[in-house]
Amino acid sequence: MIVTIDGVAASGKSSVSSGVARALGVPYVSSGLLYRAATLLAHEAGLAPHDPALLPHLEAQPLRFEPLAGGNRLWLGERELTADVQSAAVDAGVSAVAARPELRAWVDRRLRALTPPFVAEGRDMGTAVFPQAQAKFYLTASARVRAQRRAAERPEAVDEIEAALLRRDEHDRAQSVPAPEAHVIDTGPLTLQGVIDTILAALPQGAAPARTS
Ligand SMILES: Nc1ncnc2c1ncn2[C@@H]1O[C@H](COP(=O)(O)OP(=O)(O)O)[C@@H](O)[C@H]1O
Ligand SMILES: Nc1ccn([C@@H]2O[C@H](COP(=O)(O)OP(=O)(O)O)[C@@H](O)[C@H]2O)c(=O)n1
Repeated sequence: MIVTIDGVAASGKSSVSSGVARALGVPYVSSGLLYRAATLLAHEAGLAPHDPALLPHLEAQPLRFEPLAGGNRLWLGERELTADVQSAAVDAGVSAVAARPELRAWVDRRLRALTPPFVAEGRDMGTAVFPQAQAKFYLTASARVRAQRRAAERPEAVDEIEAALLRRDEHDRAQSVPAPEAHVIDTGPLTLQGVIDTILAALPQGAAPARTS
């Protein structure tokens, strides 16, 4: 079973996916983390996203991706990259990396090599990468709400975060379109648990965890 949860930046994809995955007892897979890893490694090597040397550089790196239900972790050999990829510098550079078809193919190969069942989250999980998924969701929320949520996790001011989110929404527009059959959920008026419960209630028979009450 594959469940896809796509959506705009800071709409709640990873927190919601983690909650749904834990309820189902399966891992969740953060595709954005792989785009972030490519961005960090490109910056550290001084390579621009369009540099033909970037793909061979990425392929030569000992990058390890651990998709667990409680949280996804990234390693470069013994060095953990998980926190390093959640920076304003990576936020600002990641859309340019994600616009390169050869780098999208690098991410997609790693994702398609994973063995289901899992919950996959990102922008194009339900459209391009796992069109065969049994259930598809797309999360939205206003830019203000998303910026306020991010401000609780990052040192930057809300207005700055909101402007950066809107820029990233614009750059990511091409690959961030809901699948026609996706359930679109506005997370603005809901709590995190409310979004998770909405998704669990919409899953097809057999995919949802046994109800206890
Ligand atoms: N109703 C809600 N739905 C989803 N996330 C929420 C909600 N309320 C608060 N949050 C918080 O918003 C923040 C951003 O969510 P995150 O999962 O990082 O989003 P994304 O993966 O889309 O960037 C997290 O701290 C999350 O707990
Ligand atoms: N399936 C995906 C996932 C992420 N991305 C890119 O990776 C970036 C980071 O994704 P993310 O999911 O970690 O970021 P947030 O939206 O959670 O801030 C996005 O802004 C997109 O440019 C993508 O193009 N396709």
